[in-house]
Amino acid sequence: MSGVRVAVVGANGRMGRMLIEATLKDGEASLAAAFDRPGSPAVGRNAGELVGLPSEVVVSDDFAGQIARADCLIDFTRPEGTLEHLRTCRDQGVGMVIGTTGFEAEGKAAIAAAAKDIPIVFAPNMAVGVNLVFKLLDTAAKILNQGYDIEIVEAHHRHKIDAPSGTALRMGEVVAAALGRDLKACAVYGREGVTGERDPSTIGFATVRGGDIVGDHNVMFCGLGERVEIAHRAGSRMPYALGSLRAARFLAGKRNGLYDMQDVLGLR
Ligand SMILES: NC(=O)C1=CN([C@@H]2O[C@H](COP(=O)(O)OP(=O)(O)OC[C@H]3O[C@@H](n4cnc5c(N)ncnc54)[C@H](OP(=O)(O)O)[C@@H]3O)[C@@H](O)[C@H]2O)C=CC1
Ligand SMILES: O=C(O)C1=N[C@H](C(=O)O)C[C@H](O)C1
Repeated sequence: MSGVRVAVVGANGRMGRMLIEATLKDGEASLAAAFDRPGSPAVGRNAGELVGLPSEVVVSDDFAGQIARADCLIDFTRPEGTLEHLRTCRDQGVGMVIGTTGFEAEGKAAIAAAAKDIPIVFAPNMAVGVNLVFKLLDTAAKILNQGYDIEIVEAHHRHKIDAPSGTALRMGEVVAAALGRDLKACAVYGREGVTGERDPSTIGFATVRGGDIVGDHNVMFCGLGERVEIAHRAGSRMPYALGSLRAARFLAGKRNGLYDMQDVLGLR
């Protein structure tokens, strides 16, 4: 085995399979372990078989017993699962790349606390293109800082359980920070009925769920006589997986600290 030793949890999920495929195809990183929940049909199966590639790793449900085989866990599961894995990784000194979205403030605080002991990359979107968009949004908001109404529209597949997406929320945070606003105070999540005229200090969010849409995000700066739109559309989950592997490599040799993809990509 060479390079960073990666473990994937949620092996049978949409992102879990993509991460296994990307890791097995990576020339540098190696797949050290794959996990899923007890009772998952993937447990006991060869991880490579899940994605049609050769591998010697068998999907296990013994997370605490086997996670020390890895330098870094890549976790795209659910907040409650990620927070359990976080405790074990902290106990055993294993770094984490966390892609899971939908955390409450307490969950985010637990991740920040664990990052005092282990290195963590925590980001709602690992795709390079989306992280470029975050930078573009900061610039756009600073220039279009008066007379433009900001609306964020996101669309995802029918199986997604959290809304708005973590990415849309981060986009809102970036725009709000650039404008000196507090997103908690100015976000409007959907509209219905007699809403009254639009308050210019608000940032609006709209959510679409359907079919197999991988992930679309569109931020609209709507002025009088012109409109600027900054959009990203994912056609595959592979950019998220490749970004996660970059993040795992970034963590190699780090003792602790909380990072996001802006750090990994050198965009700060
Ligand atoms: N940061 C980024 O770039 C991206 C983030 N995401 C986020 O990643 C997460 C996963 O997305 P996706 O792969 O589509 O989801 P899936 O539902 O396809 O996969 C989730 C996996 O996690 C497992 N799981 C669910 N709950 C738990 C738990 N409590 N403990 C342990 N394992 C659990 C599931 O097991 P089981 O089948 O048994 O339920 C499944 O294997 C979401 O939060 C999504 O928003 C997605 C894409 C990109
Ligand atoms: O659940 C998904 O699929 C995705 N989730 C992330 C989010 O909530 O922003 C990232 C990406 O949009 C795909």
